[in-house]
Amino acid sequence: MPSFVDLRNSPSEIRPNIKFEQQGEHSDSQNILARVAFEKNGFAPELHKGVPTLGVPMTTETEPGFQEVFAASGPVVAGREGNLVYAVDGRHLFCAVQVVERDIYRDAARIAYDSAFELATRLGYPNILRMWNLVGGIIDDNADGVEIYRDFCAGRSEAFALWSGRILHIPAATGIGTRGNGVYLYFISGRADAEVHHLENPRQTPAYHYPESYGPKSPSFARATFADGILYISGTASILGDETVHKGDISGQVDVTLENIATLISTENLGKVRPEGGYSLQDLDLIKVYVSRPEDIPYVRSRCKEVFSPDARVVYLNVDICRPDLLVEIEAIVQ
Ligand SMILES: C=C(O[C@@H]1C=C(C(=O)O)C=C[C@H]1O)C(=O)O
Repeated sequence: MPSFVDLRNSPSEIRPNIKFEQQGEHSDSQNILARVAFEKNGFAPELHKGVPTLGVPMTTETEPGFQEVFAASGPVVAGREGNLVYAVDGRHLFCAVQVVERDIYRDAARIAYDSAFELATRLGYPNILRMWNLVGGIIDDNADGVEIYRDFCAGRSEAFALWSGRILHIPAATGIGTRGNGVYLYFISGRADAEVHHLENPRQTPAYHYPESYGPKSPSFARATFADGILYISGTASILGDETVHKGDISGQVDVTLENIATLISTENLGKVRPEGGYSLQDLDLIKVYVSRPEDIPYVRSRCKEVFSPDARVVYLNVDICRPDLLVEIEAIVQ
């Protein structure tokens, strides 16, 4: 199952699930389901010593690279089918695919998801838990003058529609810019009988109900997924209802983003599916903070230091966010 460990901060702690590792550190590959290297240049998904590995162009010289490591909970079988690289461990599937740079993404995004969903259902892991969509040039226009994020969302939405009923639900996700080109997407999914709950946020319109003014097909994601005791919090930004609030104001956007997460994980909301109740911001871990203007990073970092636990593993990435008016976005896991 996924977890993150940042060996920069806690060298002795390697829990199961997802971890953050410093670039160059390598866990015993026997226990690894997959690795995502956050680095300057990126590389296509491949099997590296039998482990699905991809490089995503997300860091700069000023932020050190790190790896997101998905630990396995059983013996791993890994493989490659066409453009897909994947691994299963009896409980989870990890799958990654790259869509290389092109004029228009809609068809290629649909095909990439379609083939990934076909694999997931065939292997018996149709319960998608968490997806990451890293979209180069996310707020630039494609060859038709359509914003690349909207272009991508249209293809993704078509794939979910095609697989409706077989891919069980729309999960937590992140859709974010990169410092490179093309789209990298990866996800983890569970067995059909896994206990999985997808959550919405009472302060926000469900993304799949966003009005058409945000694009021809609305984004396909839930605000959080709670599965096997792990809470996956989607990329969350300064959006109330469907509208960006505090345009141009980093301090206001950080406040609303944190309030949105606090409400999402509160006992009132998460407690509907988690008998023990909710969480607070102090419980968040494996936090990725996306900041679109580099000059805002010191401020955002200082705010995050105040609100998150000193033990939380946090990384900061200077990339574009899916709307030009969003300055900050935060995702996290509680496990
Ligand atoms: C910030 C938002 O959306 C972003 C885009 C997502 C996607 O398209 O998968 C998921 C979460 C966020 O990364 C939002 O609409 O609130």
